[in-house]
Amino acid sequence: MLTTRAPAKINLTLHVLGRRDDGYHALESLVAFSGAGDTLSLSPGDALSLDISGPTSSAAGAGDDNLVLRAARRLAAEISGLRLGRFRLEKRLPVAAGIGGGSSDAAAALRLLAKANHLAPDDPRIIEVARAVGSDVPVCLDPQARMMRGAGETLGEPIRLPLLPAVLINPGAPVATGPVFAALGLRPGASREGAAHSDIAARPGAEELLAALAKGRNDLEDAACLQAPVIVDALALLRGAHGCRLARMSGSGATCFALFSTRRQAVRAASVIRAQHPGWWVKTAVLR
Ligand SMILES: C[C@](O)(CO)[C@H](O)COP(=O)(O)OP(=O)(O)OC[C@H]1O[C@@H](n2ccc(N)nc2=O)[C@H](O)[C@@H]1O
Ligand SMILES: Nc1ncnc2c1ncn2[C@@H]1O[C@H](COP(=O)(O)OP(=O)(O)OP(=O)(O)O)[C@@H](O)[C@H]1O
Repeated sequence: MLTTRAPAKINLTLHVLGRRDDGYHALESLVAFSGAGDTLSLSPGDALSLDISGPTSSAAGAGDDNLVLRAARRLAAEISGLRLGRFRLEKRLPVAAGIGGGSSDAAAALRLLAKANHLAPDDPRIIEVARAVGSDVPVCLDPQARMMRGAGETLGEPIRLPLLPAVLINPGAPVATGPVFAALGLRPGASREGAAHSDIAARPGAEELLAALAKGRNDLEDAACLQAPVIVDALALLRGAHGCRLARMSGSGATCFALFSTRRQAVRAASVIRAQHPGWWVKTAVLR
Protein backbone atom coordinates (compact mmCIF):
# COMPACT_ATOMS: atom_id res chain seq x y z
CA MET A 1 0.00 0.00 0.00
CA LEU A 2 1.24 3.50 -0.89
CA THR A 3 0.42 6.46 1.39
CA THR A 4 0.84 10.23 1.12
CA ARG A 5 -0.31 13.32 2.99
CA ALA A 6 -2.58 15.90 1.39
CA PRO A 7 -1.66 19.10 3.27
CA ALA A 8 -3.80 22.23 3.49
CA LYS A 9 -2.87 24.99 1.01
CA ILE A 10 -2.67 28.50 2.46
CA ASN A 11 -2.70 31.59 0.22
CA LEU A 12 -0.43 33.94 2.20
CA THR A 13 -1.29 36.57 -0.42
CA LEU A 14 -3.85 36.49 -3.22
CA HIS A 15 -3.88 39.36 -5.70
CA VAL A 16 -6.48 39.36 -8.47
CA LEU A 17 -4.92 41.12 -11.46
CA GLY A 18 -7.92 40.87 -13.77
CA ARG A 19 -10.17 38.48 -15.61
CA ARG A 20 -9.00 36.58 -18.65
CA ASP A 21 -10.98 36.06 -21.82
CA ASP A 22 -11.60 32.43 -20.77
CA GLY A 23 -13.51 33.74 -17.72
CA TYR A 24 -10.88 32.70 -15.16
CA HIS A 25 -9.23 35.34 -13.02
CA ALA A 26 -5.52 36.11 -13.37
CA LEU A 27 -3.86 35.77 -9.98
CA GLU A 28 -0.60 36.32 -8.15
CA SER A 29 -0.44 34.33 -4.93
CA LEU A 30 2.23 33.24 -2.49
CA VAL A 31 1.10 29.75 -1.57
CA ALA A 32 2.33 27.76 1.43
CA PHE A 33 1.38 24.43 2.98
CA SER A 34 0.63 23.34 6.52
CA GLY A 35 1.22 20.13 8.42
CA ALA A 36 -2.56 19.78 8.92
CA GLY A 37 -4.03 17.68 6.17
CA ASP A 38 -5.80 14.59 4.87
CA THR A 39 -4.13 11.20 4.36
CA LEU A 40 -4.57 9.22 1.15
CA SER A 41 -3.51 5.61 0.51
CA LEU A 42 -3.65 3.44 -2.59
CA SER A 43 -3.65 -0.35 -2.80
CA PRO A 44 -2.76 -0.74 -6.49
CA GLY A 45 -5.06 -2.93 -8.58
CA ASP A 46 -7.17 -2.97 -11.74
CA ALA A 47 -10.46 -1.56 -10.43
CA LEU A 48 -10.84 2.02 -9.18
CA SER A 49 -12.63 2.62 -5.86
CA LEU A 50 -12.61 5.04 -2.92
CA ASP A 51 -13.29 4.44 0.77
CA ILE A 52 -13.53 7.59 2.82
CA SER A 53 -13.53 8.11 6.58
CA GLY A 54 -12.65 10.90 8.98
CA PRO A 55 -14.40 13.86 10.61
CA THR A 56 -15.20 15.77 7.37
CA SER A 57 -15.83 12.77 5.10
CA SER A 58 -19.58 13.32 4.74
CA ALA A 59 -19.11 16.93 3.56
CA ALA A 60 -16.56 15.81 0.95
CA GLY A 61 -18.70 12.89 -0.30
CA ALA A 62 -17.55 9.47 -1.50
CA GLY A 63 -19.38 9.61 -4.83
CA ASP A 64 -18.05 9.69 -8.38
CA ASP A 65 -17.48 13.42 -8.18
CA ASN A 66 -14.96 13.13 -5.34
CA LEU A 67 -11.84 14.85 -6.64
CA VAL A 68 -9.73 11.74 -5.93
CA LEU A 69 -11.85 9.72 -8.35
CA ARG A 70 -12.11 12.57 -10.87
CA ALA A 71 -8.33 12.90 -11.01
CA ALA A 72 -7.83 9.13 -11.30
CA ARG A 73 -10.42 8.72 -14.08
CA ARG A 74 -8.93 11.60 -16.05
CA LEU A 75 -5.43 10.18 -15.80
CA ALA A 76 -6.74 6.75 -16.86
CA ALA A 77 -8.33 8.41 -19.92
CA GLU A 78 -4.91 9.90 -20.80
CA ILE A 79 -2.79 6.80 -20.21
CA SER A 80 -4.10 3.49 -21.51
CA GLY A 81 -3.42 0.52 -19.24
CA LEU A 82 -2.90 2.77 -16.18
CA ARG A 83 -2.83 0.69 -12.99
CA LEU A 84 -5.52 2.07 -10.65
CA GLY A 85 -6.66 0.52 -7.36
CA ARG A 86 -8.42 1.12 -4.09
CA PHE A 87 -7.98 4.56 -2.55
CA ARG A 88 -8.59 5.21 1.16
CA LEU A 89 -9.03 8.83 2.17
CA GLU A 90 -8.88 9.94 5.81
CA LYS A 91 -10.62 13.32 5.47
CA ARG A 92 -9.86 15.84 8.21
CA LEU A 93 -9.68 19.21 6.46
CA PRO A 94 -12.81 21.37 6.41
CA VAL A 95 -14.57 21.29 3.02
CA ALA A 96 -15.20 24.35 0.80
CA ALA A 97 -12.88 26.20 3.14
CA GLY A 98 -10.31 28.05 1.00
CA ILE A 99 -7.50 25.67 1.89
CA GLY A 100 -7.75 23.49 -1.21
CA GLY A 101 -8.58 20.26 0.60
CA GLY A 102 -10.16 18.64 -2.44
CA SER A 103 -7.38 19.93 -4.70
CA SER A 104 -4.74 18.56 -2.36
CA ASP A 105 -6.54 15.18 -2.31
CA ALA A 106 -6.65 15.16 -6.13
CA ALA A 107 -2.94 16.01 -6.31
CA ALA A 108 -2.18 13.29 -3.75
CA ALA A 109 -4.08 10.77 -5.91
CA LEU A 110 -1.99 11.77 -8.93
CA ARG A 111 1.24 11.40 -6.90
CA LEU A 112 0.21 7.89 -5.78
CA LEU A 113 -0.81 6.84 -9.30
CA ALA A 114 2.51 8.15 -10.62
CA LYS A 115 4.34 6.00 -8.09
CA ALA A 116 2.21 2.89 -8.74
CA ASN A 117 2.83 3.25 -12.48
CA HIS A 118 6.53 4.25 -12.33
CA LEU A 119 5.79 7.64 -13.89
CA ALA A 120 7.90 10.72 -13.13
CA PRO A 121 5.97 13.04 -10.75
CA ASP A 122 6.36 15.84 -13.32
CA ASP A 123 5.19 13.73 -16.28
CA PRO A 124 3.43 16.25 -18.58
CA ARG A 125 0.28 14.09 -18.62
CA ILE A 126 0.04 14.36 -14.83
CA ILE A 127 0.45 18.13 -14.97
CA GLU A 128 -2.18 18.37 -17.72
CA VAL A 129 -4.67 16.31 -15.73
CA ALA A 130 -3.95 18.39 -12.59
CA ARG A 131 -4.82 21.58 -14.51
CA ALA A 132 -8.00 20.05 -15.89
CA VAL A 133 -9.22 18.90 -12.46
CA GLY A 134 -8.93 22.33 -10.76
CA SER A 135 -6.94 25.56 -10.59
CA ASP A 136 -5.35 24.70 -7.25
CA VAL A 137 -4.36 21.13 -8.16
CA PRO A 138 -1.04 21.93 -9.97
CA VAL A 139 0.43 23.78 -6.96
CA CYS A 140 -0.58 20.90 -4.69
CA LEU A 141 1.33 18.30 -6.78
CA ASP A 142 4.61 19.20 -5.07
CA PRO A 143 3.42 20.93 -1.90
CA GLN A 144 6.13 23.47 -1.14
CA ALA A 145 5.79 27.24 -0.74
CA ARG A 146 6.06 29.08 -4.07
CA MET A 147 4.49 31.83 -6.17
CA MET A 148 1.45 30.81 -8.21
CA ARG A 149 0.35 32.87 -11.20
CA GLY A 150 -2.12 32.77 -14.07
CA ALA A 151 -5.23 30.86 -13.01
CA GLY A 152 -2.92 28.55 -11.04
CA GLU A 153 -1.01 26.92 -13.89
CA THR A 154 2.20 28.99 -13.68
CA LEU A 155 4.37 28.01 -10.73
CA GLY A 156 7.58 29.53 -9.39
CA GLU A 157 10.53 27.73 -7.85
CA PRO A 158 10.10 26.47 -4.25
CA ILE A 159 10.66 29.12 -1.58
CA ARG A 160 12.33 28.10 1.67
CA LEU A 161 10.17 29.80 4.30
CA PRO A 162 11.57 30.83 7.66
CA LEU A 163 9.98 29.23 10.72
CA LEU A 164 6.46 30.70 10.69
CA PRO A 165 4.31 29.58 13.61
CA ALA A 166 0.70 29.91 12.46
CA VAL A 167 -2.85 29.39 13.62
CA LEU A 168 -5.52 28.33 11.13
CA ILE A 169 -9.18 28.77 12.01
CA ASN A 170 -12.32 27.87 10.12
CA PRO A 171 -15.60 29.15 11.56
CA GLY A 172 -17.63 26.39 9.89
CA ALA A 173 -19.38 28.33 7.12
CA PRO A 174 -18.73 26.64 3.75
CA VAL A 175 -17.90 29.14 0.97
CA ALA A 176 -18.13 28.19 -2.72
CA THR A 177 -15.24 29.58 -4.79
CA GLY A 178 -17.08 30.51 -8.03
CA PRO A 179 -19.54 32.99 -6.47
CA VAL A 180 -16.74 34.77 -4.56
CA PHE A 181 -14.81 35.41 -7.79
CA ALA A 182 -18.06 36.39 -9.53
CA ALA A 183 -18.81 38.96 -6.81
CA LEU A 184 -15.73 40.94 -7.92
CA GLY A 185 -17.85 41.89 -10.93
CA LEU A 186 -15.00 41.81 -13.46
CA ARG A 187 -15.86 41.32 -17.13
CA PRO A 188 -13.71 38.95 -19.20
CA GLY A 189 -10.75 40.96 -20.47
CA ALA A 190 -10.87 43.43 -17.55
CA SER A 191 -7.75 44.30 -15.58
CA ARG A 192 -7.55 45.74 -12.10
CA GLU A 193 -5.68 48.50 -10.39
CA GLY A 194 -3.65 47.56 -7.34
CA ALA A 195 -0.15 47.44 -5.95
CA ALA A 196 2.17 44.93 -7.59
CA HIS A 197 3.11 41.84 -5.62
CA SER A 198 6.43 42.19 -3.75
CA ASP A 199 9.25 39.96 -4.92
CA ILE A 200 9.86 37.09 -2.51
CA ALA A 201 13.46 35.92 -2.06
CA ALA A 202 14.27 32.22 -2.44
CA ARG A 203 15.10 32.03 1.31
CA PRO A 204 13.55 35.07 3.00
CA GLY A 205 14.23 35.87 6.64
CA ALA A 206 11.21 36.07 8.97
CA GLU A 207 11.10 39.88 9.21
CA GLU A 208 11.72 40.27 5.47
CA LEU A 209 8.86 37.91 4.68
CA LEU A 210 6.47 39.51 7.18
CA ALA A 211 7.21 42.93 5.65
CA ALA A 212 6.50 41.59 2.13
CA LEU A 213 3.29 39.91 3.31
CA ALA A 214 2.14 43.10 5.05
CA LYS A 215 2.30 44.86 1.66
CA GLY A 216 0.14 42.13 0.14
CA ARG A 217 -3.53 41.31 0.51
CA ASN A 218 -6.26 38.81 -0.26
CA ASP A 219 -8.47 40.45 -2.87
CA LEU A 220 -11.25 37.91 -2.23
CA GLU A 221 -11.60 38.81 1.46
CA ASP A 222 -14.35 41.45 1.13
CA ALA A 223 -16.47 39.36 -1.23
CA ALA A 224 -16.14 36.30 1.00
CA CYS A 225 -17.03 38.34 4.12
CA LEU A 226 -20.27 39.43 2.45
CA GLN A 227 -21.15 35.77 1.80
CA ALA A 228 -20.07 34.58 5.23
CA PRO A 229 -19.95 37.51 7.70
CA VAL A 230 -18.53 35.22 10.41
CA ILE A 231 -15.17 35.65 8.60
CA VAL A 232 -15.08 39.22 9.93
CA ASP A 233 -15.32 37.83 13.48
CA ALA A 234 -12.65 35.22 12.79
CA LEU A 235 -10.22 37.85 11.49
CA ALA A 236 -10.92 40.16 14.44
CA LEU A 237 -10.21 37.34 16.90
CA LEU A 238 -6.91 36.50 15.23
CA ARG A 239 -5.84 40.16 14.99
CA GLY A 240 -6.58 40.62 18.68
CA ALA A 241 -4.54 37.58 19.73
CA HIS A 242 -1.39 38.29 21.74
CA GLY A 243 1.67 38.23 19.46
CA CYS A 244 -0.27 38.16 16.16
CA ARG A 245 1.94 39.67 13.42
CA LEU A 246 -0.46 39.27 10.50
CA ALA A 247 -3.93 37.78 9.99
CA ARG A 248 -5.61 37.19 6.64
CA MET A 249 -8.10 34.94 4.87
CA SER A 250 -6.86 32.06 2.69
CA GLY A 251 -8.20 31.47 -0.84
CA SER A 252 -11.90 32.16 -1.20
CA GLY A 253 -12.48 31.58 2.55
CA ALA A 254 -13.65 31.01 5.11
CA THR A 255 -10.40 29.71 6.69
CA CYS A 256 -8.20 32.48 8.09
CA PHE A 257 -4.61 32.28 9.26
CA ALA A 258 -2.50 34.28 11.67
CA LEU A 259 1.29 34.35 11.92
CA PHE A 260 3.14 34.67 15.22
CA SER A 261 6.76 35.25 16.21
CA THR A 262 6.86 32.23 18.50
CA ARG A 263 5.21 28.83 18.64
CA ARG A 264 4.22 29.48 22.25
CA GLN A 265 2.17 32.54 21.18
CA ALA A 266 0.49 30.50 18.42
CA VAL A 267 -0.40 27.66 20.82
CA ARG A 268 -1.78 30.14 23.35
CA ALA A 269 -3.90 31.95 20.72
CA ALA A 270 -5.27 28.63 19.44
CA SER A 271 -6.30 27.50 22.90
CA VAL A 272 -8.02 30.83 23.67
CA ILE A 273 -9.99 30.71 20.37
CA ARG A 274 -10.86 27.02 20.87
CA ALA A 275 -12.30 27.79 24.31
CA GLN A 276 -14.38 30.68 22.90
CA HIS A 277 -15.57 28.73 19.82
CA PRO A 278 -15.61 25.01 20.55
CA GLY A 279 -17.37 24.33 17.21
CA TRP A 280 -14.68 25.96 15.06
CA TRP A 281 -11.78 24.12 13.42
CA VAL A 282 -8.64 25.53 15.08
CA LYS A 283 -5.11 24.27 14.30
CA THR A 284 -1.60 25.37 15.05
CA ALA A 285 0.74 24.81 12.15
CA VAL A 286 4.19 25.52 10.84
CA LEU A 287 3.94 26.74 7.26
CA ARG A 288 6.34 25.50 4.63
C1 LIG B 1 -9.12 30.86 -4.81
C2 LIG B 1 -8.07 29.79 -5.04
O1 LIG B 1 -8.26 28.73 -4.11
C3 LIG B 1 -6.69 30.41 -4.76
O2 LIG B 1 -5.66 29.45 -4.62
C4 LIG B 1 -8.13 29.25 -6.45
O3 LIG B 1 -7.95 30.27 -7.39
C5 LIG B 1 -9.40 28.48 -6.73
O4 LIG B 1 -9.03 27.18 -7.05
P1 LIG B 1 -10.10 25.99 -7.23
O5 LIG B 1 -11.03 25.95 -6.07
O6 LIG B 1 -9.29 24.79 -7.58
O7 LIG B 1 -10.90 26.54 -8.46
P2 LIG B 1 -11.63 25.77 -9.66
O8 LIG B 1 -12.33 24.56 -9.13
O9 LIG B 1 -10.68 25.62 -10.80
O10 LIG B 1 -12.69 26.87 -10.07
C6 LIG B 1 -13.87 27.12 -9.34
C7 LIG B 1 -14.49 28.38 -9.92
O11 LIG B 1 -13.75 29.53 -9.46
C8 LIG B 1 -13.58 30.47 -10.49
N1 LIG B 1 -12.16 30.74 -10.70
C9 LIG B 1 -11.21 29.89 -10.22
C10 LIG B 1 -9.86 30.18 -10.38
C11 LIG B 1 -9.51 31.38 -11.04
N2 LIG B 1 -8.23 31.72 -11.21
N3 LIG B 1 -10.47 32.20 -11.51
C12 LIG B 1 -11.79 31.91 -11.33
O12 LIG B 1 -12.65 32.66 -11.77
C13 LIG B 1 -14.29 29.93 -11.72
O13 LIG B 1 -15.59 30.48 -11.72
C14 LIG B 1 -14.41 28.45 -11.44
O14 LIG B 1 -15.55 27.91 -12.03
N1 LIG C 1 -11.83 14.97 -1.66
C1 LIG C 1 -12.56 16.07 -1.50
N2 LIG C 1 -12.37 16.87 -0.45
C2 LIG C 1 -13.09 18.01 -0.30
N3 LIG C 1 -14.06 18.40 -1.15
C3 LIG C 1 -14.30 17.64 -2.21
C4 LIG C 1 -13.57 16.45 -2.43
N4 LIG C 1 -14.03 15.92 -3.57
C5 LIG C 1 -14.98 16.73 -4.04
N5 LIG C 1 -15.17 17.77 -3.22
C6 LIG C 1 -16.13 18.89 -3.45
O1 LIG C 1 -15.32 20.00 -3.88
C7 LIG C 1 -15.83 21.25 -3.39
C8 LIG C 1 -14.65 22.14 -2.95
O2 LIG C 1 -14.06 21.58 -1.83
P1 LIG C 1 -12.61 22.03 -1.27
O3 LIG C 1 -12.59 21.60 0.15
O4 LIG C 1 -11.53 21.57 -2.14
O5 LIG C 1 -12.78 23.61 -1.38
P2 LIG C 1 -11.81 24.79 -1.06
O6 LIG C 1 -11.05 24.49 0.21
O7 LIG C 1 -12.62 26.06 -1.06
O8 LIG C 1 -10.84 24.80 -2.26
P3 LIG C 1 -10.01 26.01 -2.91
O9 LIG C 1 -9.21 26.62 -1.80
O10 LIG C 1 -9.18 25.21 -3.88
O11 LIG C 1 -11.01 26.93 -3.53
C9 LIG C 1 -16.80 20.89 -2.29
O12 LIG C 1 -18.06 21.34 -2.69
C10 LIG C 1 -16.80 19.36 -2.18
O13 LIG C 1 -18.07 18.80 -2.09
